[in-house]
Amino acid sequence: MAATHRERTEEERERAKEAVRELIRWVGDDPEREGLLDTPRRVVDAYLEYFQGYEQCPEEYLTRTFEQVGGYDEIVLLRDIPFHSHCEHHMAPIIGKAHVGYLPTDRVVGISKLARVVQAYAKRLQVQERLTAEIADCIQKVLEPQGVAVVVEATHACMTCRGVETPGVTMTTSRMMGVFREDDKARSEVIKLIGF
Ligand SMILES: Nc1nc2c(ncn2[C@@H]2O[C@H](COP(=O)(O)OP(=O)(O)OP(=O)(O)O)[C@@H](O)[C@H]2O)c(=O)[nH]1
Ligand SMILES: [Zn+2]
Repeated sequence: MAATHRERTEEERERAKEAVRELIRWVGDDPEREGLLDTPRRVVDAYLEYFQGYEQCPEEYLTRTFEQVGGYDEIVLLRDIPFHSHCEHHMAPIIGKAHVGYLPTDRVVGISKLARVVQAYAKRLQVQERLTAEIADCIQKVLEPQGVAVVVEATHACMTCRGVETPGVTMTTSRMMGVFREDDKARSEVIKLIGF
């Protein structure tokens, strides 16, 4: 699937801005107040940034690989990849870190590309479980390594700033594939490297 850039028409942009004005009224403020006049424009542009993952194709990031890695055949792990996403239930921020590891078969990928895959899936409406699974599935499908391990730790603003209001709660999710799922020793090793 190729990355797609969807042009928005002026009419679509105006409708999105009107929706922001409506939300401002909804919370009890006045969209015609001077300080809020430019807010709809800023919000619709900010949304395009928060959700730019819809225009990105994570699989494409992994197509360029390197085979000459001196026979390296151990785990490659990228720890503490910061990301921010939005929960699909409340459109509230999810802020966290992802740890992505894989055991190469015969080729490796540039490490920045693993972080790009995380960002491309994060910048969509998500639940943390699906975000975790999508990152792992994408790496497994394109790189076909011996195994993939993805652990995501995040806080959900919909829990910390509203609703049950429990700041400090972190959610951890993981997806283990291939050897990391089947082999206890390989799984222990990657979990140890991640620092759990
Ligand atoms: N499993 C999972 N749940 C999430 C995630 N993000 C938000 N949620 C939860 O989704 C649920 C939505 O529940 P609902 O009962 O439909 O919504 P709500 O009435 O706003 O729920 P409260 O947050 O409890 O006030 C809440 O329990 C959220 O905490 C996520 O990434 N994964
Ligand atoms: Zn939520």
